[in-house]
Amino acid sequence: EPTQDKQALLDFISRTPHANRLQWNSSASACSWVGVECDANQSHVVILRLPGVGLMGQISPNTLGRLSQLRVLSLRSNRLSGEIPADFSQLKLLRNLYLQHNLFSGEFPASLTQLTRLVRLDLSFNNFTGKIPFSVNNLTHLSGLFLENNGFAGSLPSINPSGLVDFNVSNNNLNGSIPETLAKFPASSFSGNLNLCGGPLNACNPFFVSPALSPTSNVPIVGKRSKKLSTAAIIAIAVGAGIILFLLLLILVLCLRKRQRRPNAAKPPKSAPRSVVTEVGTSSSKDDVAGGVAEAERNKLVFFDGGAYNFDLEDLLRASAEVLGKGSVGTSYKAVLEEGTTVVVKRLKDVAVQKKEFEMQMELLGKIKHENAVPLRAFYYSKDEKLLVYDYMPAGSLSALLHGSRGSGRTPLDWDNRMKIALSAGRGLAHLHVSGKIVHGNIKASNILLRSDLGACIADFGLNPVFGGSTPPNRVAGYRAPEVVETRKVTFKSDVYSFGVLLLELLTGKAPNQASFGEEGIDLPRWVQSVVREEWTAEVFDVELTRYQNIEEEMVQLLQIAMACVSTVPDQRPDIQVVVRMMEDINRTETDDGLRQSSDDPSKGSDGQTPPTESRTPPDVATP
Ligand SMILES: Nc1ncnc2c1ncn2[C@@H]1O[C@H](COP(=O)(O)OP(=O)(O)OP(=O)(O)O)[C@@H](O)[C@H]1O
Repeated sequence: EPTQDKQALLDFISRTPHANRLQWNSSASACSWVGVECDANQSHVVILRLPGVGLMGQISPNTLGRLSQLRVLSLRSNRLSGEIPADFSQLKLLRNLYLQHNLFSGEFPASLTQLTRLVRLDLSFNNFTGKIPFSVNNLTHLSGLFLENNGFAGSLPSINPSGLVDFNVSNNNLNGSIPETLAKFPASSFSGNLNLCGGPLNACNPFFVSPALSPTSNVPIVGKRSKKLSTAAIIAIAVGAGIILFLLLLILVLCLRKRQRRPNAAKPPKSAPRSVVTEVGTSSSKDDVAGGVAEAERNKLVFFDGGAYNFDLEDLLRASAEVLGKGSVGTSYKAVLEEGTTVVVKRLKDVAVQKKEFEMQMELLGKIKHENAVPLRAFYYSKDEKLLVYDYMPAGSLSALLHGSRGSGRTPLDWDNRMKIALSAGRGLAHLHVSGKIVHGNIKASNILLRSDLGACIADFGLNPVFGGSTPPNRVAGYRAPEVVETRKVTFKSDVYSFGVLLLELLTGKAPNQASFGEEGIDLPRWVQSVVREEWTAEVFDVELTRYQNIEEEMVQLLQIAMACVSTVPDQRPDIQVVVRMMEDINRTETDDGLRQSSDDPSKGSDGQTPPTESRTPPDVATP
């Protein structure tokens, strides 16, 4: 008799209205109940199937989540509503979960992305909303994912479990391009959405078509020409092509003759002498400049040496794209090129410098190569368009991770990961300051982008000089050092101030003042100063951190470092290298106690007898 599981089932059924036909007799063994199957020893419930038994209302927390050995759970075709309880994350052995045809709502249940043994997950025909999270990729054994007929919105993440054979997201509110990883599924898997494109559906439109970007300005960049050419035009083109061919041959012959006469001039220099950049897509090399390359030819996408990409401006213009967001200096797009590469294109507005100066600054930025900095891969400058091309970071920003959909059953960002983000972002900034001699100028949570292991990269650095050296006016107010408000000039020390605010954000879970956008937020340094030290633990620290043990001392130490960074007087702020060293010192005491390792083993504490003790890192941290 599975005593503990029986109690969990009784708790569930007593709190969930249901049809009369489901008569579970509490004096009989739970293994004999309708819909219940136990393991061979009759000590645990392994299958629970309750389809169409008139279950109504919410699933109470701490009921089904206690069935620790459950392999199959079917609650399909009932009238269950509300959110999936967060403690479903404890059903570590669950393989099949059928929740279709109910009235469940809320965002994609974060608890389910921790059930790494799931093979089939069916959430179809419910009222789920919000984005489909990238962390679905945690479910590496998934063979069937059914999300159709819900209200999921936003773009589809690159879902890529290798064994996925059934996939359906039809009839949602999704938009944007279908990722390469999902393009193998039929059109019916995607039909009935707001604005999905690419893959088996219609090709996506290019994200911008700017005549200024077209080398031959009157020809549309994408699209078929519908009119047929007249015979006269064809003859004219043929004659023209013949003349051009003849001239090219003539030039070739002349060049060959010249080379034969001057053997020493035969070898071109190995790399372009005046630039670290190489142009992709130009037929003429930079050394031809003296020969007078037309302006249109020079306006090419400029790549930095050592980059992994090989596409040209036209490939970029043909890419399908979705808007990631509108920032203070322009709009960022996620662009998926036809060959599958995904990049981020930042389209700058109000650039205040001429081409030469712009290029010089880009060359400086292109040299920044560090594991904690998002590399600038290429840029484009013309009179009307200024574009920057960066690597796409699929795990999103710290801002989204920290503030996105709080309280709706998501996995909070735990302490160890907050420390990891603080440290890695600090290292990125220190590299920028020390090796690059570059001021970031815009440190904030949406410019801290994450890798899937939650290592952080600083993004969007060093752009102030192209806006005339002063801070663009609509930057988020809460990160700005007091002196920058007056002078509008950013410095290494003002970066340290902003970094201090970022640390306070990690510690408090609160977003700094967004003033200029009219959104809520607070002046974090002033608010922390207003709380007396004795009250820090109760008042200042994020409530989501109170569930972890043995971290208070570390939080206090990080808070002290943050407060040093946000000193009003710039000279009193430590250099970023010093800040990093101080943070590393906190970390050292932390790893010594060995707590981190103990909590990552899902086999521990999941026997259903006792709930696993809450440690510094909850088991199986979900990737955002
Ligand atoms: N390389 C990238 N990979 C993934 N997401 C990115 C990338 N760059 C930017 N983003 C995200 O796109 C959104 C818009 O970014 P953008 O840099 O245009 O504006 P911002 O960060 O909000 O403001 P600002 O222009 O002041 O930096 C942000 O949510 C940001 O986190």
